[in-house]
Amino acid sequence: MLRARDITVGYGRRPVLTGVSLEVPAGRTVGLGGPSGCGKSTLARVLSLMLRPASGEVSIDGAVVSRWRQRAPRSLRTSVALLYQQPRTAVDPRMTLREIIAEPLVAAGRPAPAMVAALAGEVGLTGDLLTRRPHEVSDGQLQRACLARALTLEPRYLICDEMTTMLDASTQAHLVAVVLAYQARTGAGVLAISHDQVLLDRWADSTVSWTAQPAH
Ligand SMILES: Nc1ncnc2c1ncn2[C@@H]1O[C@H](COP(=O)(O)OP(=O)(O)OP(=O)(O)O)[C@@H](O)[C@H]1O
Repeated sequence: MLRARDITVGYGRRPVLTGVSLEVPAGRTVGLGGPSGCGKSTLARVLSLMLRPASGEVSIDGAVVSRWRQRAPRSLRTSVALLYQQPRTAVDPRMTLREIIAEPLVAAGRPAPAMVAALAGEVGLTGDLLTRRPHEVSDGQLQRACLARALTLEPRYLICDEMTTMLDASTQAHLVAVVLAYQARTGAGVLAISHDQVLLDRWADSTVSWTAQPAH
């Protein structure tokens, strides 16, 4: 279970979330909806250990998080992967798609070209695309690479923050299918964040919908 309990967090003095709790059980997909600006991405940053809350507790399979960002133990940091809406802000523009997918494995000191090739195939990237750089591919192709990258270290939880909002219906369906297949294979828990209630109804096992003031 990926669990946020009684989280209060903001940027500077003003809290964006006050006393918010959310649970993502292993093997389940929890949807999170709500209007723009209500703090969904902020919670995603807290749950992926990128943003330290002012108060409250995050735990990953029972391990309470006490350190954040680079200071968090590697095993906890890599248990939760975050996929953003804007793939272009999430990649190094100088890298090829193959290097982008392989990046976490290389950083962990265990490059695995066969795994990179398998994941690239799974997300629908052909060999010629893997040698291109971000400016030479579409947003959908780049997001496919970001999804493959997110899965390389086999996270136990995957947070998809508006993963498919900018993409056409067939790319959206393919990426959601890849996430479902990964979940079926590994038992991972998924937090699917979207404005699109129809998508969440189809994809998630259960959905939480925040209003402008998130429910506590
Ligand atoms: N880095 C930041 N510094 C200061 N304020 C921020 C920062 N990131 C987000 N905010 C503010 O925090 C609030 C919540 O933003 P957040 O991105 O979490 O909302 P959201 O529900 O994910 O919105 P959207 O659906 O548009 O992505 C907004 O008022 C936003 O302006």
